[in-house]
Amino acid sequence: MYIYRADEIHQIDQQALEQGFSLFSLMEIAGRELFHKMKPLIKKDDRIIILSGRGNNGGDGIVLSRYLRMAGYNVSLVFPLGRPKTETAKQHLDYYFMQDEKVDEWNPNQVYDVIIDCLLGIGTTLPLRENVKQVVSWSNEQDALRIAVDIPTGVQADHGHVPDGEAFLADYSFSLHGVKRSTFLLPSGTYFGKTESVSVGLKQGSDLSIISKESVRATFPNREVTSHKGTFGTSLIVAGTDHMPGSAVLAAIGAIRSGTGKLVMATTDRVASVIASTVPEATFLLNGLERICQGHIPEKIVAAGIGPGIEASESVKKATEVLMESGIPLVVDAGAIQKRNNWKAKGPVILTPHPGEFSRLTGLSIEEIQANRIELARHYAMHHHVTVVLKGKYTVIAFPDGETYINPTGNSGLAKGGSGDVLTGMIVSMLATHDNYRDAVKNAVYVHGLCANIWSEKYSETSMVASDFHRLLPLALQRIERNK
Ligand SMILES: NC(=O)C1=CN([C@@H]2O[C@H](COP(=O)(O)OP(=O)(O)OC[C@H]3O[C@@H](n4cnc5c(N)ncnc54)[C@H](O)[C@@H]3O)[C@@H](O)[C@H]2O)[C@@H](O)CC1
Ligand SMILES: Nc1ncnc2c1ncn2[C@@H]1O[C@H](COP(=O)(O)OP(=O)(O)O)[C@@H](O)[C@H]1O
Ligand SMILES: [K+]
Repeated sequence: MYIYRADEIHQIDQQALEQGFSLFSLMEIAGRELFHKMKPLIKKDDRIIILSGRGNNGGDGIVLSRYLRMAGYNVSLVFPLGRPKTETAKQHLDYYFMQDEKVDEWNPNQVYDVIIDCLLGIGTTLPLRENVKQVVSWSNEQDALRIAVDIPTGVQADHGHVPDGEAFLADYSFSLHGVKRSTFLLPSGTYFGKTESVSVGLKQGSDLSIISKESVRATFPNREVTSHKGTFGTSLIVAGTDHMPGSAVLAAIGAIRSGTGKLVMATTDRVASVIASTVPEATFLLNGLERICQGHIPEKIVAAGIGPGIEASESVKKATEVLMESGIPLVVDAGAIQKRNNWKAKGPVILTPHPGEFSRLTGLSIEEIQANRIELARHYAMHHHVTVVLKGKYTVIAFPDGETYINPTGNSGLAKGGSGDVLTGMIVSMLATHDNYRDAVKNAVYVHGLCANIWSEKYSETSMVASDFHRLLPLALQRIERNK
């Protein structure tokens, strides 16, 4: 599924227009498709209000109102900001009247069961004007089902900023042609409710898309019957200090359960003995960090990771450089994510910052990052020729050429210390088993979130812990591999 910017939608509309598809027809399709999407959510005797603005978002509301009224729904169409001013919306209002349909006066004292927001769409510039703010806050105070058309009024299409928190708080949003970036940014994303896209019959395509289960299935490596441990490569993870052994254990769990043939943990004596009790399959490079700094990389390593459970230091920086020089695909996490001018490496480098770490890398505030995480991750990836996995709800994966993905899986069960360590292990392991490093990164992030989704089918998200991945990974991977 593709994700769009406002300018892409305008271009698509313009192209359709040039090819003979009038905006009147597009709006007609939008209104009719919205009607079909909304039918399961509303009842004939619900008191429904459609709040229509003066632009084309308001025009969608006019068409929607006609379809609902023709089907016998109890709908009031109102224009609290004044009558439409765009040509297409005006044409649709004329047509609406020709069908003997009526509009109502805006009366905030009336009570409704369903409020449909067609006030502003992708033409929004913020902040909202006072008259719009009043209608939005009226809507949010009502005890009614709230449905937004295209985007909730008060958010923009491309940025996550919501000044003073004044935006229509939707239970459902129906986005025309495709979802917009702000659905996945913060705080805007918290105003959309359940979001679906509504086709208006135009061709899809964009440089940003959501990872799909089908794409993960299609790119997941086959396990041939003749395979042996060498087939699936040896992974190396530099992790853990005596006071943070758990992170190394969790990274080892993530790696060993995700397919790698063999796992070498570069760590301290003490951490090695802790790992050995939970992941007896691991082998060890003792005094790991120091040994790697001295250039000692074990043989046959096909993928590496560094960072879980170690703090930023000169030796971590040095070890990271040694690994970058080796040409082995490298995941850089936690303590190894340090600001540097140059991430030049011989093989792919994958940085996995959470917003706090990305803030340290870029000098931007966490708020700024969350409101614009897609573009910022993409910019960093392109500028530094690295892959950025910017973690959190809707993890962003940006590749050095600008190709960018949003991960749809995961939930608050992952908001626990240690789940990022598991992810690092998983990415390294999948780098070892996949031919294409991009597929490895996308698939690991998707499956990591899928584990949390599977957990929440039976248990509370509150109760999930990172060590649960030990038994969740087998279930998640079965769902991916089942149809192979
Ligand atoms: N391909 C598509 O996706 C289609 C989209 N359509 C609809 O067209 C919409 C875009 O239409 P428009 O470009 O007319 O944009 P809007 O309907 O968002 O209206 C923008 C107008 O609202 C006013 N406005 C903007 N910010 C404001 C603020 N902060 N306070 C008060 N008023 C403000 C301005 O006068 C601006 O011209 C989409 O969101 C969608 O609903 C459909 O009609 C047709 C097909
Ligand atoms: N609310 C959430 N929804 C989806 N994924 C989440 C959520 N909170 C955290 N995650 C995921 O959990 C992991 C946490 O990683 P990180 O912050 O590095 O934790 P740690 O360093 O403690 O292991 C990331 O993969 C992140 O995307
Ligand atoms: K809207």
